[in-house]
Amino acid sequence: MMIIRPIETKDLSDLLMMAKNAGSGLTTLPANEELLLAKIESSVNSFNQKTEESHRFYMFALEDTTAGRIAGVCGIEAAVGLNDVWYNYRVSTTVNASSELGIHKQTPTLYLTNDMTGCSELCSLFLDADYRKGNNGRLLSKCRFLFLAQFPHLFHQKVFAEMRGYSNEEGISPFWESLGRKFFSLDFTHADYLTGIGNKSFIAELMPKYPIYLPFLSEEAQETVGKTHDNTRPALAMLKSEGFNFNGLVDIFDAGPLVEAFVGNIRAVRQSRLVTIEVGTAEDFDENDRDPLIIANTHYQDSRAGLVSKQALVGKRLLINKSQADSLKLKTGDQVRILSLRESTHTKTSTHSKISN
Ligand SMILES: NC(=[NH2+])NCCC[C@H](N)C(=O)O
Repeated sequence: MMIIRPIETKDLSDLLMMAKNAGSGLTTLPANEELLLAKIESSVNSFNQKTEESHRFYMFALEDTTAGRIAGVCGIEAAVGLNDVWYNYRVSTTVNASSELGIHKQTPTLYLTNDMTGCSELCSLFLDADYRKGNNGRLLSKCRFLFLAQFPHLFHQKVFAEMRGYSNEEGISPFWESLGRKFFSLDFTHADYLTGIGNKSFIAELMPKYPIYLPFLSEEAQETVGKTHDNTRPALAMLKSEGFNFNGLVDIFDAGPLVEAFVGNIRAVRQSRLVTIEVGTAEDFDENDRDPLIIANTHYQDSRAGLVSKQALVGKRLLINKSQADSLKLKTGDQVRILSLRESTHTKTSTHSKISN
């Protein structure tokens, strides 16, 4: 059975293996044992309520209970930029106009901002290649919305996700080559890794201080502003279908887009609802069922989520069997939050405000 639960210290070796397989570009999951352990501990302390609410970091693991290993992780940072500084570029417009000469010039301009300070971040999503099938990806990504829906007071009203930016087949980010490299004299992967291990003071020290007129960058770099990496497209499509939108902010290193939503507007949050558990004789979940319900218990420390068949829902009662109840830490009479894994109201929005000179 595939279940979602808070990550534990015993998951370190599985997590390290996954981080190594992920390669570069996943800033929040660097393949560094000490750092991954620190992340796990930070999450464990958060779920144990040993950390102040705004400093909490929640990491959920997707566990294959049959294989006895974790197959993926995802995280929520309660608030970014409160211990250190959170950076983005805002894609703004500079206008120069001369009525005398009849010239009106709009120049896209990047401004360094800390605008997301205090907001909650969806981060660290990674699913092992062997498990990229069936319902796993959606379960892993969407379980976070049920947690947000259950505990909105622990998060900022605005949540966001930074999408990995464009890089070509050789792994080169044209935006980094045209801008970052000139100031940092580092490869993108190295700079990205340094951010991931929490060493961000070099950004303040080396980042260019003045706004950047976009036409001063290479054409290739200009084209990648607000563009995601090919591998990140499915994740972006999912977030858009949940109501996330591009807000004009991009990553300072690779210009990947940032998408945001108000918690109360997220489809999964709005459509999730509470029903009551009844433990009895029910069939185990069929992994081939493509249209299941995600169910999450309403516990904080013992948070669990998994999938059940839609047939399990009878009015306001959800019928599950003993083994499902045990793995989801549920008993008859408990409330659970449910959500259809697949229904979605597609909002057609672009990640890309048009950038032209
Ligand atoms: N791709 C990157 N590592 N970008 C660096 C900045 C990342 C993030 N916005 C922060 O301020 O920590």
